[in-house]
Amino acid sequence: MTTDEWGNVKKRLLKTVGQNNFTTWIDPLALDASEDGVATINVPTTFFGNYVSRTFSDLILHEMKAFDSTLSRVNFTVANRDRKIAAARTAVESDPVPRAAPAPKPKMAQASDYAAPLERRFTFDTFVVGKPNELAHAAARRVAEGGPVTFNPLFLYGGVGLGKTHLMHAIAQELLQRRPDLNVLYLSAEQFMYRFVQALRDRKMMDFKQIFRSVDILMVDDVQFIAGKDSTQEEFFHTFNALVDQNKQIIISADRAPHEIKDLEERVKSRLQCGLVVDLHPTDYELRLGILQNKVETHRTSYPELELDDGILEFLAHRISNNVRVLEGALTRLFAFASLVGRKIDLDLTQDCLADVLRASERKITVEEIQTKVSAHYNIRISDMVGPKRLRSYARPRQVAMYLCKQLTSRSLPEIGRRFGGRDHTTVMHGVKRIEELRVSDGQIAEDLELLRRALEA
Ligand SMILES: Nc1ncnc2c1ncn2[C@@H]1O[C@H](COP(=O)(O)OP(=O)(O)OP(=O)(O)O)[C@@H](O)[C@H]1O
Repeated sequence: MTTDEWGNVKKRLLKTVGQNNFTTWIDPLALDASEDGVATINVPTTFFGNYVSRTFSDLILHEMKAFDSTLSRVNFTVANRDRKIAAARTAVESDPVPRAAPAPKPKMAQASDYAAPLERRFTFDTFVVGKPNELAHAAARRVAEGGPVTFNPLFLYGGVGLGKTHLMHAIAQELLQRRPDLNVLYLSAEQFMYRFVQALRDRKMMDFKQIFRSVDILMVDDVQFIAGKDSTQEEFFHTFNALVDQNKQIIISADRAPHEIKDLEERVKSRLQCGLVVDLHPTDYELRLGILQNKVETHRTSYPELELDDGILEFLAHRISNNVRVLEGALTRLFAFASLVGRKIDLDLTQDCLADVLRASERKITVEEIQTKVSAHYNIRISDMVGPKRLRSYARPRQVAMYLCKQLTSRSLPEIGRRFGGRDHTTVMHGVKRIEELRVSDGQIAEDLELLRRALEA
């Protein structure tokens, strides 16, 4: 069969399989030979060949027979580039004509040229593990051990600032520490697209493909970025398949699960789901507190003179429910601010300094909700809690409720006082202080507070 005839076969196939299938599966096929009734067609990867053979081989054979009725079979083989390159080199070497010294070769791009830098502080040591991220962390650890590939790809997803990039960098750094010879390529999906477009523009697609297909570990961050970008998705798909074929580990992150990424082709979604998909859940109070305790150590070394009141980290962990990035930013700002004004870090300074952050992440728990929950918990009437009675059985729940209002809402002390029967702000302040002390010394109060907080935040 001639090249022209093969071109015509492809044209006919385009009509039958449609443009999308054609671009993905038929166009990359190259006729290698057709002899003795067998047509040999080159495919880019084994996975690709298997798929085309399963799905399109009858159709391809049928169309080819229209030009060569002797054909009875089609074989798909992965093109052996190395063999061809070797053959070309031998031809040059045996060339008897003396040649001028070869021009210096243009520098070939390497995987390391494409890799994004790794953040040194994003390691497993600095990653705080809690219930919301323990599975993702365990999976990341397993991959970082570099043993046989058990799940491919590892797909990590979760909301903004929950530690996906941190885990990816930790995996890469751990792998490189264990096996410095490994060719680890970490980059964002945006950089992947940029490199791809650049390769197309500079007609360097062969280099591009060769680089991506030669890595040992490919890590692509924020893959949702390629949604809706058809040619990038297509190239990503082929890169992905080629690496899976070679049993090379792939690690992907995104802001949502594969099936929830809009404008991502079905075939890409399904490939992304075929390994292990794990999510990083939104942080809970304990994890936030753990992260803050961890980070505070670094700040303490930078500002050894600063005093930090008890309860501040708990306050921040309660009140800032956003992503960890916001939490970290708040702590950094707090230490810098306290150092500038030369004050210790107490609740007042914290509320002053972080007013905007606290407002933005307010959980909209109302004073009324707190009063209702607290009075139900202590089995008293709301009217008694906000009324004038000073009996301990009313006064203590009242102080607990005031404390929770201070912790969980952005109401000021005078506002809280007004909601508690028009009490003065100094009374509220006294109540809040008393509960802060009891929280440390009285196990029952600590337990009550924890139960109430959970009920209010649920
Ligand atoms: N469990 C954790 N322990 C310690 N630090 C964490 C943890 N989770 C997140 N962080 C920190 O929070 C910040 C944001 O994390 P990261 O950049 O990994 O988030 P992301 O999930 O990739 O977010 P995005 O969706 O914006 O890309 C980083 O400084 C990271 O170190």
